[in-house]
Amino acid sequence: MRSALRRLLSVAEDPDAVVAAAPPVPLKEVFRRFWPYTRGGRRWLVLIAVFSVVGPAFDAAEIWLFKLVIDDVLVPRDLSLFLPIALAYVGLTLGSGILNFADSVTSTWVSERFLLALRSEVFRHVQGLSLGFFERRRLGDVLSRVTGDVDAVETFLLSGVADALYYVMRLGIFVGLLFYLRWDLTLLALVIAPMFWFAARHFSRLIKAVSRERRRRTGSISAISEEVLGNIALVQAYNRQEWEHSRFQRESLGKFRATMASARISALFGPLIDLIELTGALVVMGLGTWELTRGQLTLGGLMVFLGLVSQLYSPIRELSHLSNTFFGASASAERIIELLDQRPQVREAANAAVLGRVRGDVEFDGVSFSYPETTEPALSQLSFRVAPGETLAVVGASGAGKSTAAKLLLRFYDPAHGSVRLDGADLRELRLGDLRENVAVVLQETLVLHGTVRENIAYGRPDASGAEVVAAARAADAHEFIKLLPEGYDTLVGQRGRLLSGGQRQRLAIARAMIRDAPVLILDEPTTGLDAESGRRILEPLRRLMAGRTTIIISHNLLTVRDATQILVLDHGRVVERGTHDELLLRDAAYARLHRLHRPADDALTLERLP
Ligand SMILES: Nc1ncnc2c1ncn2[C@@H]1O[C@H](COP(=O)(O)OP(=O)(O)OP(=O)(O)O)[C@@H](O)[C@H]1O
Repeated sequence: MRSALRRLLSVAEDPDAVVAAAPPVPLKEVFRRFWPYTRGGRRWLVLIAVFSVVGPAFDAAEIWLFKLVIDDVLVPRDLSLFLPIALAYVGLTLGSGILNFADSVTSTWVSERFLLALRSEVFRHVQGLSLGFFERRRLGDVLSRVTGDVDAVETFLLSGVADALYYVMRLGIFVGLLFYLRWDLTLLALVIAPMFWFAARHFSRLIKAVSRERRRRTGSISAISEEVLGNIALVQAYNRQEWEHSRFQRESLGKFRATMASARISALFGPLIDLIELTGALVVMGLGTWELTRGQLTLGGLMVFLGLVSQLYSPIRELSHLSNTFFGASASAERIIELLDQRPQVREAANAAVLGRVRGDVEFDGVSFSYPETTEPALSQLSFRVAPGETLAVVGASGAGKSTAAKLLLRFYDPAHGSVRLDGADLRELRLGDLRENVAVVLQETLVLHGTVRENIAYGRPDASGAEVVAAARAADAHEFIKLLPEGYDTLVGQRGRLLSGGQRQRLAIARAMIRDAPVLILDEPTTGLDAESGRRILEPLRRLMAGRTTIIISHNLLTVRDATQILVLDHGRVVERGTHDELLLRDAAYARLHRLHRPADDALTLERLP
């Protein structure tokens, strides 16, 4: 019986969950963490507290009027007091209407201000996390926390607290009145209060467990949707729709089960509370009727007493329900806290130096680095120096560590040993914003945002004028194709720029880097994925972009690297060769082998062959 009940009121956790549950956090800690976000709305909380006192006072007055109606109008059959009582009723109803209006507007304002502050803080925090966080987490789950879970925290903190305050006030006022009326009957009525408490405690625990599972499933659903819809071409091309659908269905079913368990808990809780309440009311009614027959209580007195007792139980009952709401919402709060507790791996030093425009002297000094949770180092003892305006080419097989070097230069990660310097200053001593202001990137995976062509280019420098955008596009050889787009610079490029070709996206990225006009440039496989013709077309704009800047060009197929002042050949994170193109060919080792391997493509695309 017990185990069947337990099964009915709980939900099994899935060990292969897409998204793991956040670590549990005690309720007190949840309050402590979120209370600061109520700043700015706290004065209004005082007002809400005042409403919480006045509201029950109105209710109590209404019940008192009811006693007057029975004892002074109905029983003596005397109409003389009817008019004043009726007017008092109208006055009370109007008063409580105004109060409700003010209360509802104020509470919504305070709640929404809180949400505004919390959501914006969570977004700012997540945005500031290091690349490593995003490389390891499911984006969809993070999105569901920033949107859905944040709302639930509001329930927890403000609406919940305001309601709790209201019920406690009601409770206080009614207990006071009842004691004033009949202290002995009141004590009797209160005997059952601990039963409410025990029931609430037990059920809150159950609710918390299923809510946690529900929120986790919501995160998983969001994660799968994001992954599948974001890679829809892959899913459709490989006919994985059924498989993805079953994955989605499994998580949805998990959420369904958790929601049903939560509904069963609530559905059982309601009648149980009713039963407890009825027990109390019957005991009081029995004793009251006995007193009535002995003439120690008037009929009006008994009616008022019973009315007040039901008013007394309603806040107790609501408080028990609220405890379920609290515990349910705390599951969301835990997910937000886990997000807020993530610390960026790369942090700006408190006394970080301000950096103006640098000359562009880049140095790696004995840099070693391993990605978190990996054993093999991605870079070992990497050292090189590029003087301002020079070009360093980094070549090597796939996985050799080339892109990792670029990530360290952008300070997406910090080296475990050694240091990366810009104009002689260790990157860890500089302000992050200043560092990235000085570096422009064109990456392997062209990053294009949903927006117009103009917005995408100006992303490199938001204050750029229209003429500057066009000039950058011309220099990137993009102006011609942009002009032919349906709405020219105002054409929307679609999600991730999918309405453009690979070469066009790349030229847009070059224009963006061009407009940024940074002294240091990182080109990570800028011609990858392009055919020979498109590859050739972007070489000239690339060359214009590189002119006068310190450039680090990464390539594993040796494209565009011959002009480099220095070439590094990486293998398993180590430098195995360094020198100029001619020196390395003469040595006839790793670079020469790579060169022979890529010669056909290389011949078609080399910078040297451009007019
Ligand atoms: N975020 C990451 N977490 C863990 N390991 C990573 C991560 N990114 C890269 N690696 C590993 O680090 C090593 C170096 O990767 P890197 O991307 O720097 O290679 P690469 O030379 O740029 O390769 P490619 O030419 O294919 O782009 C590889 O073994 C790779 O598996």
